[in-house]
Amino acid sequence: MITPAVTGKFTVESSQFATFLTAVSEGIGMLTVRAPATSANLGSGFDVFGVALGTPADVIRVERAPETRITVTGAGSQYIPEDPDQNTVGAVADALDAPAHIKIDKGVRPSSGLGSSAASAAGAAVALNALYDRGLSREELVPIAAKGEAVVSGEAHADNVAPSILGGFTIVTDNGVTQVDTSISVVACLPETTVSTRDARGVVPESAPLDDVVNTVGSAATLTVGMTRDDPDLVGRGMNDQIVTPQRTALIDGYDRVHEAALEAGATGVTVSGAGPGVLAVCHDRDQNAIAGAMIDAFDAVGIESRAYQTRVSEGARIYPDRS
Ligand SMILES: Nc1ncnc2c1ncn2[C@@H]1O[C@H](COP(=O)(O)OP(=O)(O)OP(=O)(O)O)[C@@H](O)[C@H]1O
Ligand SMILES: N[C@@H](CCO)C(=O)O
Repeated sequence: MITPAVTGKFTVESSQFATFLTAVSEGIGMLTVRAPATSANLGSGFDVFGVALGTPADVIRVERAPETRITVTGAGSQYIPEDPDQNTVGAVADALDAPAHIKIDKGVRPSSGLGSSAASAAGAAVALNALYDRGLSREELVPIAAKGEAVVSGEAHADNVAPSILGGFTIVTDNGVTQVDTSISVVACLPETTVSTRDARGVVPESAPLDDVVNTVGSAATLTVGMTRDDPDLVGRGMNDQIVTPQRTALIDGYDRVHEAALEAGATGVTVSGAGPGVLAVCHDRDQNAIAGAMIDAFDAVGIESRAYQTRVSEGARIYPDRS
């Protein structure tokens, strides 16, 4: 199911949906994958937690070719290199030894905090694995897609690619990935500013006081139970983190105001989405609309335009095979 994006102006974007339908219906010897945006960290789970979102998403179309060629259209495409050595999907094609013509239609704006580079990498991993019949499981594709992340941020962190591939809520550790299906309601509000993951990683402290670590572990455990119970109150209560998040909020103009506004409108928890500058609010379904409006107004009050996606934790990358 494809849910259209809700924007700050509360209009519906249809151009990407149209491109997607054309790709599905015209494809000859090719394969199309819709790979969702994701929100990593969720406050207490820095580099560990992630969720797949219903909207927005990247649409990746792949076709076998003697060597990899990449074209990029859509949201923020002017900032995304088509050189396979600099695009996350190039590293994925290399890792799978699966050269292809890869067309990326970006729905996830880069450097906004919704795992844009990861959505492309995850979509390419799922698509090329199927196109070349490599036979890898979704779990096995996670480290492959993470190689794409190393291209942009210097580290192969997997907390965005894991939920984009597997869907739901994911926990990434050195021992592998744990996945939980859930459909918690969220609002992701993206200001019209950018923060690169590389820069946001530069402010992460090298050590933390034990008290802060203890509190964050408690939060993370609470959040995890909340996800397994589909309980937005528990999830919201478990998002607090005093170690990384305070350093990151300083990079986001208007963050405190937006955080406060979302809580007042009914959010059960609010934090930086991924590396920012997007802000993620967890909520009950009934409060989504009010929270989206409040977050947009709060950014507006500091002179920053924004858009809000009212969505929920959803499925991972979906394959649409050639129907010709
Ligand atoms: N396929 C791709 N899609 C998006 N960005 C890409 C892609 N390939 C390379 N990039 C580069 O990656 C950078 C964006 O990645 P970055 O990790 O900063 O943001 P992000 O992917 O939106 O993640 P986050 O959720 O951490 O904000 C940009 O410099 C962009 O040019
Ligand atoms: N865990 C990574 C995710 C980036 O989207 C970070 O916060 O730097």
